[in-house]
Amino acid sequence: MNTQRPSVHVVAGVLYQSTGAFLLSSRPAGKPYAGYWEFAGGKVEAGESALAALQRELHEELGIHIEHATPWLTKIHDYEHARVRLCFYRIAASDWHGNLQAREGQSWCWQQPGDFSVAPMLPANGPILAALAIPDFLSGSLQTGFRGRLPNQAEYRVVPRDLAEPSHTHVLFTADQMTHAPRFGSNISVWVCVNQPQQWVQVQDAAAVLWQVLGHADAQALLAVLQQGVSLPLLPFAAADILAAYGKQWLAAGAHGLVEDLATASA
Ligand SMILES: Nc1nc2c([nH]c(=O)n2[C@@H]2O[C@H](COP(=O)(O)OP(=O)(O)OP(=O)(O)O)[C@@H](O)[C@H]2O)c(=O)[nH]1
Repeated sequence: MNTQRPSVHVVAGVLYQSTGAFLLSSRPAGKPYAGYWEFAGGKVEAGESALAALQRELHEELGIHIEHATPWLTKIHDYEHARVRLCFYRIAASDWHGNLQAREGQSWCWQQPGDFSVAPMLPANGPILAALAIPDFLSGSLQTGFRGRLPNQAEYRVVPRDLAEPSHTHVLFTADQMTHAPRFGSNISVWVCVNQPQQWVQVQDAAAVLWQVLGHADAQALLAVLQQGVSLPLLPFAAADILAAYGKQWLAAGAHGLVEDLATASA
């Protein structure tokens, strides 16, 4: 497939309800992949900002008004019909209003993260749906692992590789283990802990990445990476005082969530 084609800029919104459920809609008849499930959105028009495009598309498709949307993941995908640069935004329940209407003859439904009842999904969206099942706050340590929970979901646990047993689904590797260790089985979701941009570029096939922040220089370096757009869930990992100082900026720039380090007291 020709990967040199120019990409079409697309915005898609993960619209949340206060229960933690999010909206999927089916692609209307007449479009490529008609009947497949997707997040509401569409192509950005010339001269239009991403937020304006999202506001326009969600109003045209669903009749709702978006006040704010937070950048999240960016993916490039090559379809037969086009190469798309998909920019996914999360829209909190408090950041939209209006009564949902299927204005383009599509179906829509609310889904719980990690528990989908509709199919098929657009091919580019598999990793996006998997990422939605990751809580936006976890805590723990590199030695014992991390725990978190989404509303109405079972506990989500990430276990360090040295403690992992066959029953554990989410296993945490250090960047060094990723470089030197033998490859792992395909039945686990691989989390990696990094602390610098050079490591980040080497772990782009992970399910999620923890970025350890020990001081203010690290915090700024991470912010710069987030501002370029990230294609997989990136979670800053730091002591409580650093999270308090930088957490909002990281989340606004596209961090998936925050991870509190319960073992390291910051300087
Ligand atoms: N809206 C949306 N598009 C997605 C998602 N995932 C994904 O791969 N895409 C791709 O992004 C492109 C969006 O184009 P579109 O046809 O929906 O855009 P549009 O509403 O502006 O269509 P139009 O050209 O008929 O006006 C399609 O190639 C679609 O396959 C998703 O979750 N939502």
